[in-house]
Amino acid sequence: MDLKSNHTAPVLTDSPPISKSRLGVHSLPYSPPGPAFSPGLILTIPRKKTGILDDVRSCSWLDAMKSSSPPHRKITKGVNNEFATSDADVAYRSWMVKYPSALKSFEQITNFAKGKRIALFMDYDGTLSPIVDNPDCAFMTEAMRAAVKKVAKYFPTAIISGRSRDKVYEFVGLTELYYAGSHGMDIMGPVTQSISDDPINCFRSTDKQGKDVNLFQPAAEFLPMIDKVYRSLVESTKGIAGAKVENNKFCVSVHYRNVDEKSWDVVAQCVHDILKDYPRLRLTHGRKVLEVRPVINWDKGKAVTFLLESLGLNDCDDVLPIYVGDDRTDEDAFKVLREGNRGYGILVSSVPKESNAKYSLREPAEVMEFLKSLVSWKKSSAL
Ligand SMILES: O=P(O)(O)OC[C@H]1O[C@H](O[C@H]2O[C@H](CO)[C@@H](O)[C@H](O)[C@H]2O)[C@H](O)[C@@H](O)[C@@H]1O
Repeated sequence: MDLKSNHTAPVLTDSPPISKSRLGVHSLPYSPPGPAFSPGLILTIPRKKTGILDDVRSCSWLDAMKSSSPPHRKITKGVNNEFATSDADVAYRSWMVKYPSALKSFEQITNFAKGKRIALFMDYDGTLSPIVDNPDCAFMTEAMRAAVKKVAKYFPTAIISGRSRDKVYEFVGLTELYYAGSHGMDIMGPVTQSISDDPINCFRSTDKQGKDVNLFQPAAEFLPMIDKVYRSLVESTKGIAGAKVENNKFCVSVHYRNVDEKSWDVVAQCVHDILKDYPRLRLTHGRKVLEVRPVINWDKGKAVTFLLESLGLNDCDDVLPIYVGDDRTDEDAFKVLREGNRGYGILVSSVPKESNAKYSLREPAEVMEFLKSLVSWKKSSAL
């Protein structure tokens, strides 16, 4: 990717408002254009006459909300204390033929990695920490922290999260790795001249240890808008029991995990009513969360490419990037690796899901095993 041209002027995707009829509620007039942005960041906003966002074109918001995080699978035991084979187990096992376990395929992965430098990218929620009801309590275990710390000692490692960068750093607390927040719209990476010459979005800063870093924030101009939308969403959802709005700096999460399913349409309506006035914002779906973000052509996939370039590892035949993630937003990163035929995506999921990943892991505990295996392999191959 030509970062000079691409990250200076991310190209807009479409951002039309969502038709309320898709929500089964009253219909909306077409929204007026939002505030103007400086040239360079925002280009044109192609609008679809349907007035339906990309993500909801093929299915309604509510369907997407219902399917956004399948219930945890219960492992059932039979009378003899043996694991009973349920339909779900059979389905999962046949799904694993297409997405084999990265642990069981470890030798295959490391055979391919021989003579290559692995660069590791990981998502946070659902990958390094288990999914919990309260997003403020998504702590990683000490064992996981130790595993991440160790792996980062041997391989360049970055966490790319939907959370704000500060928040994810607060959870992880390790200085050995790189962090990207807001789905890659807030990257703190090493200082590199080749990517430092975008005066609008990329600037020099210092990290918490006083080390020089590059900050890349392609959606910087959206900050006041996101803040305003955050405050409006807090206000409009305050009457919905269980709803929670999280400010992720360049995007906003509206959680409905703890909202009675009967009220999910009310949550969707609140988000919709606000989004209609902001055509430069769009909606994506996460795990029981609606995510409002700028309509710039930037995602976790672009963040991976950006970080590889920052680390001097892009376009190198001897680099093997591996991305581990559990969410729909991680698919952008899986896709970049798959399409460039350059590395592996590993999907963390305990239920079958279509994915651009090549391998799978069932849960964060398996992610930890995988990280430990990478370290042992690296140590033994250095002997
Ligand atoms: O890219 P990620 O690091 O995976 O962040 C995606 C979202 O993760 C968080 O929400 C999810 O995890 C919560 C804690 O387990 C859970 O309660 C919620 O239902 C999940 O959607 C985070 O709170 C969001 O802001 C992130 O966008």
